[in-house]
Amino acid sequence: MSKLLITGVEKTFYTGNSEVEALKDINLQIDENELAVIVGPSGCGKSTLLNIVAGLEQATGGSITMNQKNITGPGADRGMVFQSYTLFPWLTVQENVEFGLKIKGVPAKERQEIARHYLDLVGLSSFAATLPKALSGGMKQRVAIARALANKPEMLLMDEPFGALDAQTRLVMQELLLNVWEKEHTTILFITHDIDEAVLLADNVYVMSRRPGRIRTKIKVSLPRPRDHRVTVSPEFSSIKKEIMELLWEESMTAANEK
Ligand SMILES: Nc1ncnc2c1ncn2[C@@H]1O[C@H](COP(=O)(O)OP(=O)(O)OP(=O)(O)O)[C@@H](O)[C@H]1O
Repeated sequence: MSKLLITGVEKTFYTGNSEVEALKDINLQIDENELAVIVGPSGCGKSTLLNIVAGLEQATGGSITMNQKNITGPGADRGMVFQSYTLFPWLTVQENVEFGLKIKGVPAKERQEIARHYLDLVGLSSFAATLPKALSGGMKQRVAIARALANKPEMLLMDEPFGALDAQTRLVMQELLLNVWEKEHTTILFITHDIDEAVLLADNVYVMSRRPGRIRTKIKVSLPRPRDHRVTVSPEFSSIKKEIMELLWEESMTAANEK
C-alpha cells in the first residue's frame, strides 16, 4: 500500500529579484515499510524535497499525501534525523529521547520505558544519564534515531544522517540502521550522496536528475535481507552501483556543461 504519494510537486525559491527552480514535476510513491533512498547530483533539490515532505517548506505546486491525507505542515507523524546533531545540549540522553513524548503528555513512567526501549535498540542504554557533549558523533546520531523513533512516527525522514561521520563510524551506523529497520519496519525516506550507502540500505533507490530535480529512475534493490556489509562485495551489488553511478555521472556532466 502506498504510504507517501508525491504528485507533480514543484518548488521555486524567490529571493529578491532572482528565482531558483529547485524541483519540477516530482512524482514518487513510497510503500508502507519501504526503505526508500534518494540520490542525485549536488544541488538537485534532495533536501528541498525532504523538507517539503517534513512540512518545513511549502511546495509551489503539486500535492503530497501520507496515508491519503494532505501534508500541510510539520507533524509528529514524521520524525526527522539531520546531518547536523540536533540534540538539546542541556538534556541528558534519556531526556532527549523522552522530549517529544513529554510534549505529547505521555506519563513519566511510560515515557521512561519507551525511551529505555529505544536506547537499548541503538545500544546506548548505559549512556542514558550522559549529556550530549560527552558523546561521539556516531553516538549523538544514535540518540537522534532513538528520539525520532520514540515518537512512533509514521515515517522517518533522514537527510544525510551519517554525512558528518568518519568512514568507520559510518559503516557501523549503516548496519545499526539496517538492524533497527529489521526490527521496527518504519517507512524511511533517506537522502545520501553515498552510492554504496544507498544500495546497502535501500529497497528502492530513486535517482534524481540535475536541477530542477525530477525523479529520473527508480532502481529496485533485490539484495537479500537481512543485509550487512558482506553484501557490498557481491556481483549484484556492483552491478546496481554501476547503474546508479552512470546515471549520476550523466546528470552531473550535463549540469557542468550547462554552466
Ligand atoms: N531557502 C532557499 N532559498 C533559495 N534557494 C534555495 C533555498 N534552499 C535551497 N535553494 C536552492 O535550491 C536548489 C536545491 O537545493 P537543495 O539543498 O535542496 O539541493 P541538494 O540536492 O540537497 O544539494 P546537496 O546535495 O548539495 O546537499 C539549490 O540550487 C539551492 O541553492
